[in-house]
Amino acid sequence: MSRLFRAVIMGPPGSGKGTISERIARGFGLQHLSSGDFLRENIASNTEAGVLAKTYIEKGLLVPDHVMTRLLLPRLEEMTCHSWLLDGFPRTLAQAEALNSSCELDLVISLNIPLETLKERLSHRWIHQASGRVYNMCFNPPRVQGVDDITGEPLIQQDDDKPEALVARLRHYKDVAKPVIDVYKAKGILHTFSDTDTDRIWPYISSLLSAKIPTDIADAQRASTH
Ligand SMILES: Nc1ncnc2c1ncn2[C@H]1C[C@H](O)[C@@H](COP(=O)(O)OP(=O)(O)OP(=O)(O)O)O1
Ligand SMILES: Nc1nc2c(ncn2[C@@H]2O[C@H](COP(=O)(O)OP(=O)(O)O)[C@@H](O)[C@H]2O)c(=O)[nH]1
Repeated sequence: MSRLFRAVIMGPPGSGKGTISERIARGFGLQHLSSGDFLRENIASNTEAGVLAKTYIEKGLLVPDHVMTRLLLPRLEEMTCHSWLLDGFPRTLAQAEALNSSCELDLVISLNIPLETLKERLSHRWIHQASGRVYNMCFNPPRVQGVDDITGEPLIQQDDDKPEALVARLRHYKDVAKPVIDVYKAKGILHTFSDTDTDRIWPYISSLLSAKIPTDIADAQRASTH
């Protein structure tokens, strides 16, 4: 394939990165790489980086930049024949700089969702811990209440999705993300979407991607993922 398409999706917890990434992966064939899922896979298979990352995640801390970049960048460099969408990375300026020196991004999607909406969504977010599959008791409920659709295992609510932890978490996100967003704005590749509903944002993201991803790349990516 002549050319790959590389995109990043950013936004605070609960802004819909996972939900929208899934639609982009399905609709445009980009490989969705979630840093959280990748960390969970590494933790589950007890890799050296996974064991180290776990000690931070358990304390509710971000994993240090050098651990994240050592884990993620080789994974991206392996993807020589697949276009991708990164979700959850880069989270800090140091991560964005490391990513810049390893590849050139085509597009950054930034989700700007009101605080009240984030609080409301996260208070209804339930996850299947082992896989990271996400449900919302109103927006996309599981087929059987409280149970993962695929494995039948129970769903949990993460402690940091509970309202008391949320405000501090969202404030921290803003402080850390602002310089990253500024870098992408300066590069002219940032596209920001603001609304309270994913279904209202999606048509705009979909037409942006239709305009940006050349048809031959989208067709080839879709063919190789199905
Ligand atoms: N780029 C990163 N840098 C540092 N730590 C990270 C990064 N990505 C993920 N982590 C760590 C910290 C997170 O608490 C943990 C799980 O990540 P993730 O699945 O993205 O959930 P999250 O609850 O932090 O965010 P979100 O609600 O936006 O999905 O992994
Ligand atoms: N009510 C409602 N919930 C949504 C909407 N979009 C996503 N969600 C839910 O909100 C929660 C956060 O979305 P998610 O994609 O996990 O966001 P992320 O933390 O940015 O990856 C999940 O439970 C989603 O199912 C929406 O438009 N309305």
